Amino acid sequence: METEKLESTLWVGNKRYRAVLNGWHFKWTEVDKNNRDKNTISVPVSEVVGVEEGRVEILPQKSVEDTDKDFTVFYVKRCRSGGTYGLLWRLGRTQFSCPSRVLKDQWITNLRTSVKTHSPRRPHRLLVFINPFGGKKKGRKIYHSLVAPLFELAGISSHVIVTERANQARDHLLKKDLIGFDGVVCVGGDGMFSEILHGLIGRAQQEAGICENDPSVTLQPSSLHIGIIPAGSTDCVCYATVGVIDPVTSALHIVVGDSQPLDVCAVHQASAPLRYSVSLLGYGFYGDVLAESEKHRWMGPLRYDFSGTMVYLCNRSYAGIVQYIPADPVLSSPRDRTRCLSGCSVCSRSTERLIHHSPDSGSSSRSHYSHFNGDSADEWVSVEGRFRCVSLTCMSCACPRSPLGLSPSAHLADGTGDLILVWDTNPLGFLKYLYRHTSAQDQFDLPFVEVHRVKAVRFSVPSSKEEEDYEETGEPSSAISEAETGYVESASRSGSQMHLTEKRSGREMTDKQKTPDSFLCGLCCSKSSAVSVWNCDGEILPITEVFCRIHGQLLHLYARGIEDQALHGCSVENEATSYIN
Ligand SMILES: Nc1ncnc2c1ncn2[C@@H]1O[C@H](COP(=O)(O)OP(=O)(O)OP(=O)(O)O)[C@@H](O)[C@H]1O
Repeated sequence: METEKLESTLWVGNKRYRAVLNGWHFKWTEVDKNNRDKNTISVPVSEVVGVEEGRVEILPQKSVEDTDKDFTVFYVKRCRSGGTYGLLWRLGRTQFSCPSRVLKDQWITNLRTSVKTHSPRRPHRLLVFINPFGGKKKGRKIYHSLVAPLFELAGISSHVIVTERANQARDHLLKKDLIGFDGVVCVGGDGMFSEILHGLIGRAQQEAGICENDPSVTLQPSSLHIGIIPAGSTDCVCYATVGVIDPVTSALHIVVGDSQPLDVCAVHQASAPLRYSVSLLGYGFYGDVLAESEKHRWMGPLRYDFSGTMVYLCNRSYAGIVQYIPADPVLSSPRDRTRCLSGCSVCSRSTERLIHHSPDSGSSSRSHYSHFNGDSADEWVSVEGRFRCVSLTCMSCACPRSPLGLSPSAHLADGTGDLILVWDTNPLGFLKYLYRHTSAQDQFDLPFVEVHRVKAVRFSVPSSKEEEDYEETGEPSSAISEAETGYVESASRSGSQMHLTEKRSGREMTDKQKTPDSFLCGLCCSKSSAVSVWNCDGEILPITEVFCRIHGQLLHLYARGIEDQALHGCSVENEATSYIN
């Protein structure tokens, strides 16, 4: 399809403009002004949402004034969003008048052709799931008043399902005919997104004849994109991939067919079904907070603050053995102070590497197979001790409360996760760690915290014999670390030793503070458990032993990562209109 260039005089109101369409960009410059640069508006055609005949208005309500010589162009306009990291997208609208009807038709045809040519990945048909009970229960209203008009303008047809029960969306995606759909839209929070993620990944494995429960196989990516319209009480995945929690911004990313690959962590458990995680998999503090918050659902979103405080006061730590396969440190590091932003070079380079190691390449499948079955034992590192929390994140986990997130330099699509080990420490130290998530201070620059970029993780609980040995000697039992796991290397041993030394001093401190700790614990928990649970993207996994493997770029979202405000500084306006109540 050939894109025709076009240039002519057009009018916007009573001002005269020189308009130019050069394939990739549509620009219009006010003719009678001296400073042309300042009076030029330039829109990439890939960000043109629609071109309509006449004088048209879409939001907040549709109106059309049918005139012979006018046409309206809708496009993406960026605005600053007070307090958040990313940029808001709004629907820009300009109504042009032409000297003749023929010229108007030519502009409409050429603009539409350019959009098709330069923005070929736009969806045409979408399957939309709305959770009517997510967040403030505004999912339906958000979709029908803010999102549907944009889809209609862009010529996208959608099949809408308002869910009537939990897991309906997942079951639909696993069993029903999905032919003809380009993507799935999730109107809800992180829990609803997780349902859709499980449905789509499960479906892709079914169709490829892959047994997803086998940790050694490389999973097949889903061919359907996911769009997230935030309408939950926690919308962390949306925030970490778009930079703002805003339905109009997310809808516009869907309309222009943005594509953001996403790593997924497969969490294998011995006696329970496989789970997938894209944001936080956390044991200890984050598991306890989720378990506690479930008891207080009636409080709404406030339950997380309340439960966080209660669990903090309980001052618990848990024994564990953590084993991990480090990622290549040459490619990136969780402490390199970079941010994964739109167009991230680390993720782009990873695309080639991950595609090269695709499931169809027999040799790479076998090499993965040997890693995960322990044949290639030398790559595993093992540490053991008591932890406040053990967290594995596949993204920064940024949210409005913690704008840089749990692991600020984590990447969305580099095939790795960040393993954060917070060793047992005194209550004040742990508070400092938690507080640093809300500020720009480095939360890893603390003696009891370490972070590793990894490809896979195993977590297990030492047997009671090992725990007893540990209590007596302050050292891990060599019987466990070598004979039972078979993976321990000298490098890991030194890491483990280092922390055990620190841990001993930490424990002495805890013992000295026994009275106030027990007092606090007595206030908020009747009995303290020897093990915690896992928090898997906001779902409780009531088990302790897990094997986790990161699958690079297993999913694609209609998003483009967080846009760098500095790059778009000159074209950004302050938010003028808010459509969201
Ligand atoms: N119609 C429904 N009735 C009850 N539960 C539903 C329904 N549809 C979806 N769900 C479930 O509700 C859970 C929470 O949904 P969602 O994430 O949209 O909202 P939320 O307010 O952010 O909740 P949370 O903070 O608990 O994740 C999801 O796990 C989803 O499976």
